[in-house]
Amino acid sequence: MAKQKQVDTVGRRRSLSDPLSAALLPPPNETLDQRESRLQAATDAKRISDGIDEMIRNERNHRKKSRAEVQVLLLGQSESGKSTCIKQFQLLHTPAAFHAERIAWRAVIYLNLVRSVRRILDALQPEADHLEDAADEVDSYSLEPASLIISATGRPESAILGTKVPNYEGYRRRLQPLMQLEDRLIRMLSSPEEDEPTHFGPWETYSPQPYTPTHNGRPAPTIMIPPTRQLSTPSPMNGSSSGSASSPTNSITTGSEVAVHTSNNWKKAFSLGGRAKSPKSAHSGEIEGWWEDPDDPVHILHSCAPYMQEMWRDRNVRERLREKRLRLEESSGFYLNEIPRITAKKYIPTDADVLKARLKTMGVVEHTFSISSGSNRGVHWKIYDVGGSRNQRQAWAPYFEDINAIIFLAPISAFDQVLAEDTRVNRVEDSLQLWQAVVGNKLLAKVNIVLFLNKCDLLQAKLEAGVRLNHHMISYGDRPNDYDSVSKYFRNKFGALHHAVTPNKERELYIHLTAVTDTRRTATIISNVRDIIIKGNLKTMKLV
Ligand SMILES: Nc1nc2c(ncn2[C@@H]2O[C@H](COP(=O)(O)OP(=O)(O)OP(=O)(O)O)[C@@H](O)[C@H]2O)c(=O)[nH]1
Ligand SMILES: [Mg+2]
Repeated sequence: MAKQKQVDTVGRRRSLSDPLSAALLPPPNETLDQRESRLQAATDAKRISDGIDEMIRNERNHRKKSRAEVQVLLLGQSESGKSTCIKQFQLLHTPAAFHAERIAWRAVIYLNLVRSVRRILDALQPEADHLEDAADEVDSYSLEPASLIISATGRPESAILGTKVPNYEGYRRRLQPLMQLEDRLIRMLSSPEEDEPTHFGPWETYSPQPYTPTHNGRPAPTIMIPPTRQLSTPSPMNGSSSGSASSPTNSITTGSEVAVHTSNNWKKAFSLGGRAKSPKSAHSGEIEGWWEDPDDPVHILHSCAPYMQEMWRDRNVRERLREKRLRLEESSGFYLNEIPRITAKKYIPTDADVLKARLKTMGVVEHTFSISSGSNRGVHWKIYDVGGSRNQRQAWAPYFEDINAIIFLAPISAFDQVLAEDTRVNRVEDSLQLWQAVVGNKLLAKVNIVLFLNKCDLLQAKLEAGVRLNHHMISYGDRPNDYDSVSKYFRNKFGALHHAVTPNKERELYIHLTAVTDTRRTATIISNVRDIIIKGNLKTMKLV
């Protein structure tokens, strides 16, 4: 006790030398009441001070978080290049992971190749002509958009008579194993976990079980492989920002489309045939040979390769395709010019092969990247890749609230093509309508927008091949049909539409002419876009 007293006295003596401490000391003759109210006041003051500290801390964290995380939504119609754009982000920011996954794309690339073969065989089929006669201007045997070309001048006479392909029956017979392989590839991508897939029957009739997965309260993503004949019902986007996200799986069970859920991890399908040995690491070259597995699809492809090659080189076949205006070279997932390489037993997809591979997205797939160097170091990017076909667009709205930027892709080479989901609608018209709905949306008024006028490589090739824009867009008039004039026209058209309908007149619009399959060009554009988005994001938050 005496000791305690002594300590107090020492403490008091020391405090008296400090004027602030002295002022804070209780008065020497403090009563019990006074002491109680003094302590109460001190507690209240501390509570208020702690509250302020907490607020400051939260604000700082919030700022830090907003600075460090950027959410981007990729929008655009089906086949506009959104998923390809994501692959370029991966190639740029997570190259090791991208390379490690290249092998998984083997199944998709095989499927794309086999599908091209099927499209040729369907086009050569003599009875296809009867079907076509009923379908006015549009080729009915194939409803995939990239092959649908509407001509203002109508179908040439020879297309109705049809060039005979004497070897048709021979091709059909010798390539029959590929048609069975197509079924198998689809099944393996749909259920990669199955070692020995059970037989589902013809793929046209295969319809997965209804399944409504969710991810963070939003519909879970699905990957779709479009069938040769896609018969979906159009459901026009009304531009409204409201509306709930319906399950992307609704459309899986309708029509004849085949779907693969990403939760199934379709990338496992590289080990096709069940017992196939997987590559330990495609990147390091340490590969166990799947080609030693007699069940691997490569063997069927390899043995059919000479016939595929012969058919693709057959002048009569080319003439028949030309008559039917089936320009496979421009279509998605085109590998017919590289049959020997793709069907080689030890084939490993290159980066370019993966970028060309076509796998339709359904629902919304989230990708995250952290930038580890440069001025945007430490920024965490969340990029959402959505399904672009009409029956997928209602799943976009739930993502509008939290995002900082939109990259909108419009494939301007598609001016002579129609939508797969509604063959009455020109694809560029659809892109313009969609663009108007997005840039005019009030919920997105503060969101930064970057427009990619995509597939410029195809646009250039098409114009050089003599396809005229004014045959498909009358408003183009008699302006020159060259790449510079046409791309400028589209740039102005999309720009003017944004200007007319945007709810935010101060929003700057950035437009790029792109070919997102071109890695070098796209890498530069992506880094520009990253800077624009970060700058715009900070501006929106009034931090700069
Ligand atoms: N030549 C060329 N092909 C492209 C370009 N962009 C995309 N493609 C190809 O077009 C096809 C469709 O691209 P995706 O990225 O799958 O299209 P998407 O917008 O994701 O389509 P959905 O998933 O159906 O919404 C793929 O085979 C791509 O390789 C381009 O600029 N030029
Ligand atoms: Mg996609």
